[in-house]
Amino acid sequence: MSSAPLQPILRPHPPSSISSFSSPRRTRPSPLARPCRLAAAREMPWPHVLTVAGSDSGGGAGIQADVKACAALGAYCSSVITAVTAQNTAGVQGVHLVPEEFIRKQLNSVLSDMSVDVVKTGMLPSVGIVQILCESLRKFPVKALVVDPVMVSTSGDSLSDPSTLKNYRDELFAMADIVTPNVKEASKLLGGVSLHTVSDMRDAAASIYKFGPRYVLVKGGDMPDSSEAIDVFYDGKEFIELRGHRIKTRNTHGTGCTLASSIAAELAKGSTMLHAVRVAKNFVESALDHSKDLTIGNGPQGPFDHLFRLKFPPYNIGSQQRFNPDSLFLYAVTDSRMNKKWGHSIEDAVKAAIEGGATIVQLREKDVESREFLEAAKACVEICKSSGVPLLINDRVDIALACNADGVHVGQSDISARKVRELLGPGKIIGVSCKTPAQAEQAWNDGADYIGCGGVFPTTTKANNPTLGFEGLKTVCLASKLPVVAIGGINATNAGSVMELGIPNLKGVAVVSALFDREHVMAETMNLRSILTNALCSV
Ligand SMILES: Cc1ncc(COP(=O)(O)OP(=O)(O)O)c(N)n1
Ligand SMILES: Cc1ncsc1CCOP(=O)(O)O
Ligand SMILES: [Mg+2]
Repeated sequence: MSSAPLQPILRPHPPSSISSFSSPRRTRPSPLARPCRLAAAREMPWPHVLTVAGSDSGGGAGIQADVKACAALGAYCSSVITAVTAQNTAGVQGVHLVPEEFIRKQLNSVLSDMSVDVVKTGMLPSVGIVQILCESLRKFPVKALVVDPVMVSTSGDSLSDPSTLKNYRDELFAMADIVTPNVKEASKLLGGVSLHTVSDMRDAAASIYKFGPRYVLVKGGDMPDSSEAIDVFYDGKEFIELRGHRIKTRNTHGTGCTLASSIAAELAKGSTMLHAVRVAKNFVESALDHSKDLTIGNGPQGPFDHLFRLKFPPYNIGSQQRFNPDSLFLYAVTDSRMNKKWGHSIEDAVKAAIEGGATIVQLREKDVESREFLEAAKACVEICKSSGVPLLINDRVDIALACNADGVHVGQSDISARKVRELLGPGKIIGVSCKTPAQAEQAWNDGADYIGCGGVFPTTTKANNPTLGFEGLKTVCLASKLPVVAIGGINATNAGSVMELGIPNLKGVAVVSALFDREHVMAETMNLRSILTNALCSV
């Protein structure tokens, strides 16, 4: 087997990726753009959100919420303060506007010096402030602009001059990547139309889209009489209803600011827009759930705890690198029985698979004691980290947390992906095994990053695993909003035919025995990778 450099993966990134947003000033190289065998120095990106918003003296909303949400999601947050409010859990007692020229000065200070990835706006209380912001963004372009059209506080107090409505719509929305009104704000932006149903929210999203943003999210959290919190996401073509649980609590002050700054943080980390919105919605729901019984202040609406995850040691935000679906290309899944048979340690097997060009690794160790598994997992985390290859753990969330792996893969009879997401946080990769469209839909709703679909071919590696064939695989891929990796009986003879199916969201193959039930793991992996690359080139 020759040791020529491995082919880079040819499949382009998804078209809706953040990298397609306006004028990126910095581009981060994909870890897959260089041969996997080279242990490259890992860059340490610090995703940066600038919030342009008002200060809330009560600490629950505005700048204070934005800084906490970004911190919780692993982004740096700088701030330009547009107004100082005197505010508590009873409402807004006063608003003091920061002079416009001083807002310009703050914007200039931050944008001229720091590499801001995403700007998020909140309270923009005058026409002049909106104009100054637009001028600054033209002078210092950023990757994305998230506009939360704050006009009225949750307590019902006005936070912007009514004359700003027009220049919000005409100037700012045209520059925005996403606008996130709640139903009251959407109604105001559209001249007072009443919104009572999800269908009304769709119409509102389509009307607001016409003002120029790339995406619109109309939030239905304020809609009465529903056990669900339904938001409508619109990209100009398709409406997607995002359903969450409505948490019964008084502590909802700052949810709008938090959602928008969480979207901004995820975009700054490199997520696509839809993924960023889903992570943000899950984050707000979890924060409300964990804070529902907290009490601060005596008024009707209290703040919630953005940093609730710090109460769950050993919570760790992780690598902060967003999941790249292309990493599913050649997915190596280990097996302790096979390693033992060939006298390979888990570490040596993983090293060899990476040397051979595996793009992601899963430790699937069914017969190893927990302590031994954890020690091996820690060593594999280091091996994978130094090669820029993500490492996932099969089934065992405890092991993944303890070794700070990049994620977990679960099946239909394991802990639910929703629970795993809650335990691991937003920065980790979660995969779910799915055999049906309904399971794929559930995985998406639960916040998974990809699905594994199979067995595509008969396998002896997993007992009692029905074979789906190409038809079953195609049906699941077609229904899945998530990227898919095929698994089950895949080897050097049939891997090409899987990739040649040319299914857009089928990103690669996951393989156990064809790599690990072999003496020469590296050579087998190189061979399979070159077969996959050739197959990809031919579609
Ligand atoms: C990538 C990938 N896809 C599917 C599976 C199977 O997971 P599961 O159904 O939980 O079965 P076990 O692997 O736990 O036996 C997988 N592991 N990886
Ligand atoms: C874990 C798993 N899940 C579905 S099939 C399978 C086994 C895949 O192993 P192999 O690649 O040896 O067929
Ligand atoms: Mg499992």
